[in-house]
Parts: sequence; C-alpha cells; structure tokens
Amino acid sequence: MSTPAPRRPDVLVVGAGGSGAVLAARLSEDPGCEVLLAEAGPVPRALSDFPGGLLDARLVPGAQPGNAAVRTFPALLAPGLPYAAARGRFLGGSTTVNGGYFVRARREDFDRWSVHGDLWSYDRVLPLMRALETDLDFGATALHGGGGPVPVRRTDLSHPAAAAFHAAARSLGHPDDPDKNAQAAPGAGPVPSNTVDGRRINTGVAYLLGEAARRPNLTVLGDCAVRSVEIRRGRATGAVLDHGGRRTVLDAGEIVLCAGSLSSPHLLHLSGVGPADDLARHGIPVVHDLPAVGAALSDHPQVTVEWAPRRPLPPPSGNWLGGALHLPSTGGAAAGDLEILQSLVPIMGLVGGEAAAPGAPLPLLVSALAPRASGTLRTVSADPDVPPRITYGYLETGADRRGMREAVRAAAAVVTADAFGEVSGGLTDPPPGPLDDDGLLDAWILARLGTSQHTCGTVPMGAAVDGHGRVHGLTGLRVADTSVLPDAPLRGPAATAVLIGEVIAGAVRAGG
Ligand SMILES: Cc1cc2nc3c(=O)[nH]c(=O)nc-3n(C[C@H](O)[C@H](O)[C@H](O)COP(=O)(O)OP(=O)(O)OC[C@H]3O[C@@H](n4cnc5c(N)ncnc54)[C@H](O)[C@@H]3O)c2cc1C
Repeated sequence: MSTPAPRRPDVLVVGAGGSGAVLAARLSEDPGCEVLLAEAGPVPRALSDFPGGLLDARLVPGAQPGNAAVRTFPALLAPGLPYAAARGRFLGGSTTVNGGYFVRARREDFDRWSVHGDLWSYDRVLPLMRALETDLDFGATALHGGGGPVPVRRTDLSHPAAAAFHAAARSLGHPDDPDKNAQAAPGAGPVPSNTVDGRRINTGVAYLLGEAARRPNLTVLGDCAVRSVEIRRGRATGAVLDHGGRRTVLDAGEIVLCAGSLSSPHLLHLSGVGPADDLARHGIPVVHDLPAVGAALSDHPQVTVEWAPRRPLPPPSGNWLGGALHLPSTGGAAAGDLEILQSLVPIMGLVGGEAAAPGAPLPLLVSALAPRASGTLRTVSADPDVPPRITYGYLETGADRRGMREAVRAAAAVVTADAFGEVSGGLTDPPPGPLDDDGLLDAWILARLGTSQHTCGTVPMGAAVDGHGRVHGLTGLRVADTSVLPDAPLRGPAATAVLIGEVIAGAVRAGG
C-alpha cells in the first residue's frame, strides 16, 4: 500500500468502508489491476496508529456525539422528529465506529435480492460468506469459513446479565439460537461479532493492513474526498477529488462508488445522475436521468428499553453486547423480524465512551427489522458540502407501529420474567402504563424513536443498478455498498456490506 501522487488506476474505488476496503483488497489480488482507493477520512498505516477507542469493542464510537471518526447527517426519522444519522469517516468506514455485531442476512433476504441476478442467490453467496470470515467458534465447516479476513466470535453469555437474559428468553418459550449465522429458527443466543480479545476488527484492519499493504498495485489515499464523477458521452472517465489541499481530476478506467448508503447517492446526484427535475432545480447539470437514485431508503427503527440492575454487575470483559433475541412479529418473516439486542453497557456509557457506569440502568436495543423502504434521500444543493435531505419515514403504517409495539412488549416480557430477576430490580422504561395501551405505547415509542443506523436501498439493484452494481444507462460506473440492497436485511447489514465487496469484486474480475 503506497502513497505516491495518484496515477491513472484501472479501478478507482471511492470509500474504504464496509464494502470498499474489501473490494479494493480483492481487486488488487490481481497484480495486473492497478487500484486506487480514495477514502475521505484518515487512513492509519498500522494497528497501533488507530486511536484506542476505535478498536475497543466495549464501545460504539458512532454513538458518541462529536467523535472525530464520525460524520453526521441531519435527518428526519418521522415528520417533525429530527435526528443526526452517523456514518464512519475513517479507514473501515462505519465498521470502525459500529457495534461489531456481525450477523449474516437471512436466506429470505437473498431470495428477494436474487431476482436482480443469480449472483445474489443464497447458494451463490454462501461460499463468499465462508471466504470472508474465520469463524473462531465453529471453524471451517460447510457453513463457516476457517481462513478469511474477518474473525467472527460469538459473545460470551457467562456475564451474569447475559446468562439471565438467555434464561429469561428460554423460560418464555423462545428457542435456543446458538449460531445466528446458521439460518436456523430465530431465538435467543449469543451474537456473532467481528471482535477478538476486546478489539473490533473493522474492514480496514481485516483486509488492508496485512499482505495487501505491500502490494505495489494498490494505493490507498486517506483524507481524499471525491467531490463528483466525471461522465462524458455516457461513460465515467474519472473523478474530481480533494487531496493534500489540492483539487484534481483523476482519470480512471472504471469507478466504483463505495461511499456508503448516504454518500454514494449524493455523489451520483452531484455528478448529474439522478432525478432530472430535482437536479436541475438545484442547478446541477443533468447527465443521466435516473429517478431511482435516492428515491427510497430502508433502515430499522430502534428504541431502548431499560432495566435497573438489582446489584452491582461487572463491566463487560471484551464486548458491549450480551445476547440477542430474534422473533417473528404477527404475520412477519419466519426468520424473525423483531430484534432485542442486549447491551452490557449503559446508554450513558455508550454515549460518553465509557464501558462502565456503575448503578445506571442497562438497555435492550429493540428494533423492527421488517424489510421496508420507507425513506428518501434528496440532494438540495449543487454544493457538495451541503448535506442531502434524508427522511426515514418510520412508523408510517399500522404494520410498522404494531411491529415496534410487539418488539417492546417482547423485551419487557424478558425483563419481567422470573429468570431475569436474578440480576434485575425491574423495568425502568417504559413504565407500566404504556405497555398496556396501544395508543400510549405508540406515543412512548415515538418519543424515544431512534434508528439502528442500518441504511440501505438508496441506489437499489433493479431500479438504479444491475446485480453487478453497474449504474443503468452508463458505462464505467458501479456502486458497491449497502446502497444497492433494495431493502435492509432481516439482520444488521455489516456482514452483508463485506459480502457486497466480495460479490462485486468477483463480478469486476470476471469482466461483467
Ligand atoms: C453507529 C453505527 C452502528 C452500527 N452498528 C452495526 C452493527 O453492530 N452491526 C451491523 O450489522 N451494522 C451496524 N451498522 C451498520 C454498518 O456498519 C454499515 O451498514 C456498513 O458499515 C455499511 O458499509 P458501506 O460500505 O455501505 O458504508 P460505510 O462503511 O459507511 O463506508 C463508506 C466509506 O466511504 C467514505 N466516503 C464517503 N464519502 C466519500 C467521498 N466523497 N470520498 C471518499 N470517501 C468517502 C466514508 O468515509 C467511509 O469510510 C452500524 C452503523 C453505525 C453508523
């Protein structure tokens, strides 16, 4: 991994995050392919150069307001409900600042997505899901990988709160779910996590700091922000980038946008690719009318249910996560579209960057994972520094609200089960009233509404790109990040972001 002045690469990869770091590493395995990876945030050259808090798996840097590795985007979760959406802006992208939960999408997700191309069928992606990981619990099996870049370890359920959570879920009849990457019936179990010895292994560390760092055909530029893509006569020819205090135009054989689900559609818009009327209204010269770019946005609404420990509990040893319960909502996906994720760190600790906050209530993060694209991303200025206008469109339908109510009641049932009494002094939020009344519970949920930060679907396969990430109507331009998933998976998307890098790298290398 060298840092000379940029020369014309065969492939310019924009963004070194969940998908881009993977894509650049895989493409550069071919010594005949010159790859330039441009990352807007800092790019450390060694593990020791990462600020400590970015690797500490007891923390979630993206939850800390003002963290320097995070860019925030103003957004609306629902009408009148503002929110600051977070994205990693550092080598590894959002995988550097996320929760380190690394769970595969479900077979149902691939069944939906594979209508856009066989590359996405479960049988086609399984070998890649094995190739991208080293499963430290199960080793190499027909389902799991034994030699891939991302280490996967399941969370330790021996912490008293994690053990009690698991026992309580079991006592309520939820099945055991010991391997959430095995596509079994949903239930309660440990969380697969890209964490080893208390360190969260982001995609930059996993894919770029090892052997890839010595490849002469891979250049990784940090603090290098792409402003727009140059497109001439229907072909992407290069990109405008800011690097080292200079603005330059870099020609490239092919450009792959991996800037994430909020920045890739924004970059397309700024390059004149998107809904023509909207772009023209904001003074952006239209290059290619593609209304689907930014027309939809899919994510998972989240609220926090809290309980008070009845006695001092130890801080987590290596991971902020305890266990997780997945269950289907009424009429929802059999794979489980409701999620209750146990945090062993209080909210004030997650927000403040401290793993311990003795005496504070402990949270369960409660999300509805039904795949639905309810939001939008619109560009409102030709100035790249003006953020896009983002709406999530949460809780618009009766089914959305019912799903969240069911998830909150399921979480409250776990907390109030006898088996949880071993560690718990009781539920502190929500109070009893809202749990018994749909209207009150809807109001409680709305007042505490947040998001899992799992945005997908802003440049979807089908309407905007094909199954190989190629932007419809243009040549030499692809998108390869969570933007291309038509909807958010039934689990968190980090493992799927890595998979996207693997799938699209395969497509590029195969010449298709
Ligand atoms: C706080 C938080 C917690 C999360 N927790 C989890 C979790 O525990 N489990 C889970 O499954 N998912 C989680 N996610 C989601 C998951 O991390 C993301 O879905 C995944 O990282 C997305 O990968 P990506 O490649 O699409 O984008 P990103 O990982 O966001 O990468 C995009 C990269 O592009 C760079 N970039 C952007 N614009 C430009 C530009 N113009 N020029 C150059 N570079 C640019 C960015 O700096 C970034 O490095 C979380 C997300 C957040 C924000």
